Amino acid sequence: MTDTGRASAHPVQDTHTARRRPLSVLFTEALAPRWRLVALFALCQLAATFTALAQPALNARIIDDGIMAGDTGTIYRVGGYMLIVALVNLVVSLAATYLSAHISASMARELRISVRDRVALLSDAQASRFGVPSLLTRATGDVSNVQVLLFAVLAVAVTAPFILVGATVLSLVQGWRLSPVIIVAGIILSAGIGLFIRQLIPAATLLQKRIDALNRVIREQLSGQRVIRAFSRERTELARYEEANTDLFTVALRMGRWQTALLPTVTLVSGLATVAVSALGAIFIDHGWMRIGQLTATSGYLMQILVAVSTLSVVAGVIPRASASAARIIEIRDCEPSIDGAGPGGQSAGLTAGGVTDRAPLIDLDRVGFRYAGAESPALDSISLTLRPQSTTGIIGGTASGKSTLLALLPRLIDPTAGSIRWNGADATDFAPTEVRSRISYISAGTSLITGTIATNLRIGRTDATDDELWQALDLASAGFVRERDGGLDAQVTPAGRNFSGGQRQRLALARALLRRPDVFVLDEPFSALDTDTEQAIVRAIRTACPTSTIVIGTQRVSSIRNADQIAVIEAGRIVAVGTHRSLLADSTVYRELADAQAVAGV
Ligand SMILES: Nc1ncnc2c1ncn2[C@@H]1O[C@H](COP(=O)(O)OP(=O)(O)OP(=O)(O)O)[C@@H](O)[C@H]1O
Repeated sequence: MTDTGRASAHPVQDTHTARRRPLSVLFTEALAPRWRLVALFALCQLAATFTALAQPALNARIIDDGIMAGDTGTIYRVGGYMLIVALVNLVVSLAATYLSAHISASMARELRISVRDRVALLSDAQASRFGVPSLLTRATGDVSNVQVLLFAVLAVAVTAPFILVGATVLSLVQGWRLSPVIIVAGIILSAGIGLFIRQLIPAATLLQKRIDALNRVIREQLSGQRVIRAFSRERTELARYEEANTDLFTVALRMGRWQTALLPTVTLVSGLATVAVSALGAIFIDHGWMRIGQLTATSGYLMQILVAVSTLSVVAGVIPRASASAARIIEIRDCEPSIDGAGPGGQSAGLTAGGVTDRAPLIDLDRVGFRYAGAESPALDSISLTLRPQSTTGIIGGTASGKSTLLALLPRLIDPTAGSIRWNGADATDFAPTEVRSRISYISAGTSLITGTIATNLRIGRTDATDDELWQALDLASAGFVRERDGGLDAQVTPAGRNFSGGQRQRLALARALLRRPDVFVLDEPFSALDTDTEQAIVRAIRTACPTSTIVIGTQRVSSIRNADQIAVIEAGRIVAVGTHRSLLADSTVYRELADAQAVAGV
C-alpha cells in the first residue's frame, strides 16, 4: 500500500492555491512562453502611448505657433506631423489589439486543456467532491472570465498607467497652474475605484458559487426529466430552480449596484474637472498667464487622464470575478490525483517487469478495505479473495453491499484504504493505473455511451479494430440489432446513448469490452437490462472468445453468475460466503434467499 493509495481519503488538496495570487500565476504562464509576441506587443503599445501623448502637444503648437501667429508654414508642418502621428497610432493600436486577442485566446485554450487533463486524472471521489456542474463551469465560464480580463488588461489597461503619468506630467508642462484640479480629480477617482473593488471581490466569489449551484439544478433536472414527470414533481423542481435562480440574481444585483454607481461617479468627477479647467483656464488666459493652445492641450491631457481612469475602473470591475475564477481553475490544477499513475518511486515498475506476464494474471485481494472520504463506516472490510485466470468469479449481494466499490478497485479507479491487491504477487499500486487498465475491460453499472457513431463507441475498446472485428464483437455480444439500424456501424449515438434502449446500451458496452480481448473482464451489473437467455448466450460467448481471461462479474442477479467457477456473497462490505452455485444453495442462507427471491432453481 503506497501513500498514493491512502490519499484517496483526502480527495481535494489545494495547499498551493492559498499562497499564490491566482491571476498573476495564470497570466505569467500565458505570457512567459510567448515572450517574443509579448515583446512585439509591448513595442506596439509603447508606440501607441507615445503617439497618443504627442497629439495634444502638437495641437497646442498648431494653435499657438501656427493659427494664433498666422504662420501657415508651421500649420502645414505641424499638421503633417499630426497626420503621421495619427496614422502610426492607428496602425500600432490595431496591432496591439489583435495581439491582445491572440494572446488571451491562446491562454484560454491552454487553460481548458490543462483543466481537462487534470480532471481526467482525478479519482471518482475527487471529481464528485468538486461536482460535475462545478467542473463544467470551471472549464468554460471561469476560463472565459480570466480570458476577458487578460484581453482587457492587454488591450487597454496596460497603457492606462503610462497615459496617466505621461498626461499628468505633460498637462503640468502645458498648464501647471491647473494642476490642483487635476490632482484632486485623480484622488477622488482612485479612492472611488478602491472602494468599488473591495466591495466587489467577495460578491464575485459568491457569484461563481451561485452559478455552480444553478448549473447543478439544471443538470439534475435535465437528466431526471422523466422521473420528475412520472412523479409529478414539476412544481417542486420549479421551486428549486427558482430558488437557485433568485440566489444568483441577488448576488448579481448586488454587484450591479456597485457597477451602476461607479460609471456615473467617474462621469460626474470628469465633468466637474473639465468645467473647472475650462473656467480657470479662461481666467488665466485673460490675465495672460496661459495661451489658448496650452489650455486646449491641458484639456486634452485631462481627457486622456479621465479616460485612463475610466478604463482602469472598468477593468477593475472585471478583476474580482476573474480572480475568483482563476482561483477555481488553479484549485483544480493543484488537486493532486489521489491515484497518481506511478508507484512509490514515482516510476511505474511495469507490469511485465513486476512479474505480470502477457497472460491473464492471478489477482489476490488480501484483507482489502475501502472507506469513502467522510464516510462513517468502510464500504469494504477485510475482503480476501483470489481471482484466477481462466476462471469466472461472481460477486453477488444486495443493494449497497459493496459490489461496485469492490469492482472499482480492480482497474485502480480507487485504491484500497486497507490491505492490498496483488497481481501475480506484486502490489497493484506499484503499477501505473493506465498500465493496469490496459489489461482490463471494465463495464461500470449504468453503462455510458458517448456522442458519435456505434463504431467510434466500440473503438474506445480498441482504436485499431477493423470493421470485421467490430461486427464479430457485436455478434458475440448478441448485438445483431446494429445490422437493422440505418447506417449500421455508422449509426449515430446521441448524448449518453439515449437513442438506444437500456438493453441495447448494455450489449454495445459488452461488445466494446470484448473487442479488447483483455486479460481481465471486470463487469459491474452488465446484464441487468437483458433477458436470461441473452445473458447466458453472452456469458458463454465471452468465455469462448477469451478462454484464458480472468472474469469477474458483480451482480444482484443469481442467473448472471450461477455457472461461475466461484461465487463470493457480499453483505455490508464483507464476504460472508464463497462457493459454487450448488454449494452456496446448500450452505449460504443469504445466497439461498437471493435465489429463492429470484426463483432460481438449483442446477
Ligand atoms: N462515492 C461514494 N461516496 C460515499 N459513499 C459511497 C460512494 N459510492 C458508494 N458509497 C457507499 O458505499 C457502499 C457500497 O456501495 P456500492 O455502490 O459499492 O454498492 P453496490 O453493492 O454496488 O450497490 P448496488 O447494487 O445498489 O449498485 C454504500 O453504502 C454506498 O452508500
